[in-house]
Amino acid sequence: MVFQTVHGRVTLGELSFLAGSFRKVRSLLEAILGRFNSISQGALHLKDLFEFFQIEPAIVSPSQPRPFPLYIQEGFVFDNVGFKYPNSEKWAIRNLSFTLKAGEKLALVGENGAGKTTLVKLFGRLYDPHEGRILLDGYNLNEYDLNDLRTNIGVIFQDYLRFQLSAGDNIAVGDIQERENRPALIRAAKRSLAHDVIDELPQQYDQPLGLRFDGGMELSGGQWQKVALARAYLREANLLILDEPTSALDARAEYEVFQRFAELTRGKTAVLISHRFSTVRMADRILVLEGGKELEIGTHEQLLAQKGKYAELFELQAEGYR
Ligand SMILES: Nc1ncnc2c1ncn2[C@@H]1O[C@H](COP(=O)(O)OP(=O)(O)OP(=O)(O)O)[C@@H](O)[C@H]1O
Repeated sequence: MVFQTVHGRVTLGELSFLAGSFRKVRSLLEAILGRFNSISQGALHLKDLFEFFQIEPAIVSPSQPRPFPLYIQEGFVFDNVGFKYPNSEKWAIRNLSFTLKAGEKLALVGENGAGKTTLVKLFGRLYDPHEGRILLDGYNLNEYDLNDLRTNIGVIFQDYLRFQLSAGDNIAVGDIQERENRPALIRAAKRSLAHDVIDELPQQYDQPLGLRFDGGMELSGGQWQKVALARAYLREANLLILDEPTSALDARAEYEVFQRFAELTRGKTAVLISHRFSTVRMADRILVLEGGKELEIGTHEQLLAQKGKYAELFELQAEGYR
């Protein structure tokens, strides 16, 4: 579905991608989604939306975009990337250079404010870097069509959205073209372990979720999270990003979700952000950030042997479990 707007076109997938990172627009999005049909015929002010999202309207597609790779061949390269938020003097990311190879799973680790979520936003061009370049298969991200880029990235943010819609539509916002494709919704829900939750609901995939509407059913935090995770799976994305996706899950549920994640991302390129080392150590490599800069990068074993920040944080957490 494409919304015809006063300033251009925006897809619902794009909208949900943009909104995923900003908790405060949840109600706005619900309002938009609630008026789904009328908005698709009417007009939505993209400029207002950008203001809401604090997105720089300068981020646009090139007039002659490069075809987006069907499969990522080489991977992503961050080449001396620096970025400041528009309303801030402080560098959120600085002098950052690393590669994410095709098929690799990279975990981002760092204390609060280290720049992990900002990095994820740069992958999806919610912002462009002020210094350096980000390349995908050898070409700058800004040479690709913005919509192609974003639809090829499946992101689950930690402040995932709880739409007051049916269970099926809650998944379908991941890729609205699949809204009527029940088998695809079920497949995605099975991957994220949401299917068992939905199957227990009186109206299953047609069940309104949340308490705003009559007959709506509230889910637990962990159940909502499984539904949100199904959105990313629905998109069949080339790059999967999980930003602290298991924070509301208990240890057993987290283990199950990540076992699934490991299976389903086999051969796929993925980035995961977690404060839990039981999760982080499943990645092929780990990038440790501090103050927006790379502190360490390597495998779990390499970083432990290095006895640096990662080893220190790992020991601290292990201590907590003992
Ligand atoms: N919208 C914003 N406007 C201005 N500054 C921001 C914005 N979002 C994040 N920052 C700042 O950018 C820096 C990096 O933040 P970021 O959210 O990327 O950290 P993080 O590593 O994901 O932290 P956490 O573990 O708490 O999620 C921080 O100094 C933060 O205050």
